[in-house]
Amino acid sequence: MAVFTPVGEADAQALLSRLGLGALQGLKGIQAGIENSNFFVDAEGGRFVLTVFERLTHDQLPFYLGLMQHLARKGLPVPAPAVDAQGNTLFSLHGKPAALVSRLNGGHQLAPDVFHCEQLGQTLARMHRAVSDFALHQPNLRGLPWRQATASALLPKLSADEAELLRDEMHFQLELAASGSHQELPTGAVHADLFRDNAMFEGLPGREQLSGVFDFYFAGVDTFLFDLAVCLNDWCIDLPTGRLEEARASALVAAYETERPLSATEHRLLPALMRAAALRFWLSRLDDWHRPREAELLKPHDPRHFERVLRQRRALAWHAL
Ligand SMILES: Nc1ncnc2c1ncn2[C@@H]1O[C@H](COP(=O)(O)OP(=O)(O)OP(=O)(O)O)[C@@H](O)[C@H]1O
Ligand SMILES: N[C@@H](CCO)C(=O)O
Repeated sequence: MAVFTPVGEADAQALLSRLGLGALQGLKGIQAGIENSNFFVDAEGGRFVLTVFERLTHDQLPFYLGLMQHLARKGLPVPAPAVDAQGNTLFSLHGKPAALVSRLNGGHQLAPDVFHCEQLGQTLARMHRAVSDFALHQPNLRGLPWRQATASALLPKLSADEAELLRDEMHFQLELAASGSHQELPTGAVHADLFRDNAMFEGLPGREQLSGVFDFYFAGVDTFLFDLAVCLNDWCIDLPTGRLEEARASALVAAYETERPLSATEHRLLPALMRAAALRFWLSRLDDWHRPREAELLKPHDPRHFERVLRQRRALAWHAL
């Protein structure tokens, strides 16, 4: 279960009253997710999701909530944070930061086909275009400095095979980041964790429409290409092997390019960025596996999945920087 902080009806009602959203009609803890405590909140004023943030701080959250607000105002299908009379979107519950955002309709598409990948690709590119005038800045907190620190802490705990892979990939990624080509990649505020379980689809089977994307709490300023690579590594692979499925991958990229064509450098660096994206999630999963939080009641995600994805991407990627 993923309710680390219990929230009662009185807590929820107090927040709804502050936000002018009327009487509470339903409150239910959400089991999915491993980062935060989440609740479905139904009220006179609409259907919402209440999140109590377990690891993120009051300082970090304005960026995430501001990004969701910015994208929602531009018509992108993302949860819109509820705002009080003073313009606040960030509140406190039991001493922890909390926010209420609109609830998306639909459900996850956990076995996406070409049709779903096209919709995701197009929406991702629209998100990338929409942040050109987003004023807040926060780096990707799972970027290179975090990867280096996490790799150093993990290395003594890994098998010889894992350690060799990690050392070699870190070396490659440091070279990549220092290269002139990488430095010319366009950047902006990106989602950075847009896996298939962070999107909703609704409609009849075979004709589902993307109803929205959510969970912006790993967002940060990074290259748009990294964001695209995260999606390709999750939406367009054969899950058991980590192999990239050509039809879904090319459909996702082609749909992306209808909204935001990639430059020649972006095309060239995409395989290397898919390695970066695989490394980022291999590291976070290894970190959760070897250093679980005390209150963690869940089985952490399997790190070996992203080790397989990384090995697959390394077999594909060429090294020209
Ligand atoms: N705005 C939303 N609209 C509809 N459902 C949502 C929304 N936000 C969250 N959910 C539901 O709550 C579940 C848990 O949310 P989420 O995936 O963000 O968990 P988390 O613990 O915050 O993060 P993580 O995915 O990183 O573990 C989702 O799978 C989804 O079903
Ligand atoms: N998407 C991450 C979980 C954190 O959101 C993973 O699959 O490892």
